[in-house]
Amino acid sequence: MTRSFDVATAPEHYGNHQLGIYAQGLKGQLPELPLRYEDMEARAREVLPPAAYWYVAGGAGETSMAANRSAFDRYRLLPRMLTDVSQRDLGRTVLGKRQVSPLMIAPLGVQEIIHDQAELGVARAAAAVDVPMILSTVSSFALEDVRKELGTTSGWYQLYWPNDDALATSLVQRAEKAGYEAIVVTLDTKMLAWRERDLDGAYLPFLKGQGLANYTSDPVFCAGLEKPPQDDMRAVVKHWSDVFAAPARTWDDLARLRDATKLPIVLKGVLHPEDAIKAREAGMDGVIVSNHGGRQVEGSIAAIDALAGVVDAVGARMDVLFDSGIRRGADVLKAIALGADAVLIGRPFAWGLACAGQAGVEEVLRRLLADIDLTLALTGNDSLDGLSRVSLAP
Ligand SMILES: Cc1cc2nc3c(=O)[nH]c(=O)nc-3n(C[C@H](O)[C@H](O)[C@H](O)COP(=O)(O)O)c2cc1C
Ligand SMILES: CCCCC(=O)C(=O)O
Repeated sequence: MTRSFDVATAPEHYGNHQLGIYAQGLKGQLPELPLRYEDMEARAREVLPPAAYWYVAGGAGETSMAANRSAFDRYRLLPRMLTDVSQRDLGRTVLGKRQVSPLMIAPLGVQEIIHDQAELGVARAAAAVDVPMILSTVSSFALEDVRKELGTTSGWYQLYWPNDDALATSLVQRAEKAGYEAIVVTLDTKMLAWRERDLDGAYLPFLKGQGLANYTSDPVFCAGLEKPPQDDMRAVVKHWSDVFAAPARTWDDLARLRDATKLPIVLKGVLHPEDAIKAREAGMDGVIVSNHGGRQVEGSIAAIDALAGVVDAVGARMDVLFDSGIRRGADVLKAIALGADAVLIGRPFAWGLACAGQAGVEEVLRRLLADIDLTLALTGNDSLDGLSRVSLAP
């Protein structure tokens, strides 16, 4: 007797996406997008202008970016057999709210260089799969417009903390009013790193006025201009580069930001356990262990190698999230086993966006969820909450 996969009657699990792909194969249809991360990146490289491709793919030098990946290989999962994995739950509780999975969309600036749909397409994909999205300050669409596309799916707003407190307060309060549920303050970008790939092409999209929608839609920012933003883009770029960052800021400044919003605040770019403790002492609600995808400090520790130290320092008292180098389901399981509450993905969804807009991002998310689900089951676990360092080889 021959049997074909009947996806409709299979139990509801993210892993069923795999059956869907095989079922299409029986009808002679192959996946439109390459399956492997590396092949998807290669496809994106074919469709993007070289400067845009390198803006996304590049790092600050490239050893930390490579280390983000190779360090994952040193952590190995230790599967257990003959446990009941017929019902599985990928849910995680982050900032007190249950999410359907540990995945979140990392803040990636200036997505118009990747696809015309940019953050609007990403938000629609996030909503379709119910994966929370973190929107960058340097986005190509204004934060209010992106929030609408998310519908009931959670959105967080990432703040590049400007040197003008009134502008910082305005951005944060706009985010709060628009329905974002948390503020992510990125600490590791007080200035842009020495990025060889971008310097090679003398390419920085912000200087052409790209990625500045949150500024040109902001009353405090616009009050610093002589003319309306659309009438003098050079003045917009000049004002933006004057206010974008504040190299003088220290931990003491967080108190003012804390007072500016009722939303939880999460600090992104923490690698040292003592910085995580300082975050906690400053009344922050969480940290994201990240080296910015290897784009800021060339030679820095691989992000996954920094995770356990931060979890041990503050994990019992605040949420610890992780990004930099997540490519496959196993990477997600390893980060969770080391103590992460949730994980962010950056470049993987960017390549999906480059190849096929919203549909590409959606497909990347569904595939990653399937991979997480299947890997979880095959390691003998029915819930991500059951993972711990015991799930890793000693
Ligand atoms: C093209 C690009 C733009 C980025 N823009 C931002 C940004 O605006 N704000 C921010 O906090 N992080 C930004 N990041 C860093 C990501 O949020 C995230 O930390 C990183 O991409 C994770 O590593 P991964 O790409 O290996 O998944 C950017 C990363 C890339 C690749
Ligand atoms: C000036 C903001 C840079 C955006 C960013 O964070 C990145 O390209 O990594």
